[in-house]
Amino acid sequence: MTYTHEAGTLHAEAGHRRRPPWLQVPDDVNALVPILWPATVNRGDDGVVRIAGIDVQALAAEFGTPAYVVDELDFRSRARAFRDAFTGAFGEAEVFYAGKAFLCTEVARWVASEGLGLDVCSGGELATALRAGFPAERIGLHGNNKSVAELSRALDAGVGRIIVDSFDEISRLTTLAAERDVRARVMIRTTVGVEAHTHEYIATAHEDQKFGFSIAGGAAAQAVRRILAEPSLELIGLHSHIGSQIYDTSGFEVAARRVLGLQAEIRDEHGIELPELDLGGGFGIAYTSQDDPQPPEELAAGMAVIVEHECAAYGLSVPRLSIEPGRAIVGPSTFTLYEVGTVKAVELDGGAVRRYVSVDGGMTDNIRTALYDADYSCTLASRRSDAEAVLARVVGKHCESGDIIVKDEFLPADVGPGDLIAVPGTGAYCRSMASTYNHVPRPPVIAVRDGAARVIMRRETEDDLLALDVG
Ligand SMILES: Cc1ncc(COP(=O)(O)O)c(C=O)c1O
Ligand SMILES: N[C@@H](CCCC[NH3+])C(=O)O
Repeated sequence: MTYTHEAGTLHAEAGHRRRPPWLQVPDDVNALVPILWPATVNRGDDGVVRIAGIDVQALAAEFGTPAYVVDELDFRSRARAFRDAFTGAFGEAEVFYAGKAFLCTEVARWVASEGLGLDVCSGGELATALRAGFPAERIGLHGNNKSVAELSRALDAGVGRIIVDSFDEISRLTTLAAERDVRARVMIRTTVGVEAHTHEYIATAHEDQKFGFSIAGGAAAQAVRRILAEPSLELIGLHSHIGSQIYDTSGFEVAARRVLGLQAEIRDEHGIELPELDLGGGFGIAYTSQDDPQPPEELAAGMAVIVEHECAAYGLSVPRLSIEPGRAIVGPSTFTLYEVGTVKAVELDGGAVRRYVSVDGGMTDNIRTALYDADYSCTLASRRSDAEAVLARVVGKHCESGDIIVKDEFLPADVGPGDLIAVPGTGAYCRSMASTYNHVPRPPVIAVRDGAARVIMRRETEDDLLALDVG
């Protein structure tokens, strides 16, 4: 590499000016920003990052890299915090962990033992929950295109609620429930027409998208009529999910107002008040030092005020509330550990230099940067460094120039092959959205707790990949 220290300093200064406005030059490039990491993460006296008392060198030596490392007690305490905050604020409330964020049988058991329900949205997630022995009556099934097989399995297992999303599904479910001589407990997924302040691909309550029945267009009221007329369906409530990675409670306020407006119309037309109300998930987490998410107690207190106020305005009693957080429970509990393979100093216009730090994973284990332009942070985890902080981009090993994990971060200038990099906040929608592009096997999930580490989802192997190839 032709990057001299002297030139590096000059270039680094130019690089500082090329950083995105939110990215601060760190006073100490070794410091860990607490909001981004599980509480048990710290840098030991030897400079190595530890989680639950285990250093990342030991984790890499035993389990290899890349690997997702999840702090079990952190996950459990976030799950409990949501449960306690919402039962505290509403008296009675239910928290369904959204398994799409990350699910395996062990995590399903953590969720069950913390007293939460589970939101699944496919046959595969349902199968995982059932294999874990998750109580079926505490499972909710979502999906805009549930198959006959998925609905049948849900009915046979006795899931507690099916959130219906289309008129076709209502017909399908009516037939399947009648054939089994059961009464399916259903909620209606409504579209409330809210433009949530998040990336357009993860907003789900504006009118022009695939989910739900529109309240404004009258489809939701029509779905209520259809379901109430079917003896094999029991309508237990209305559901709204406005999107994901949302910090601003104003979207929930509008959603609650519109859904409860429908609840009032139902009372006026049919003489009933539906007993349950689900306001979905979507609570944002910190991915960088600039993010400042609300803690569950504040969210719960804010939502209680909103729901009580709207119910009072419509003269309704407060329904039993449920929510479906996924990201906010599992996201911050996990980091991904990578090993650096190559480093390039790339000269940009104006003489600035950006360090391209290539690691042994990439867009197959974290597609969020490429898909949503998401921001992440990272740290040199295997040692402390006294080198200056330089602007770096952490990239993967795949055949795409968009294969970026961390777009912009300050890393020590001496980061090089063999170093370990940890990227926090990767518990949600990373392993669950992982792919095998370029035939790169998917990383394992390692759970740590009280100084012990174990595999809860093993690393995929080349044999796993080739097992599907029957040619
Ligand atoms: C219906 C539903 N509920 C819950 C969630 C969980 O969202 P999050 O992980 O952002 O809390 C999602 C995903 O956006 C969803 O579609
Ligand atoms: N997968 C998305 C969120 C969508 C969640 C499901 N509706 C993310 O990574 O942020």
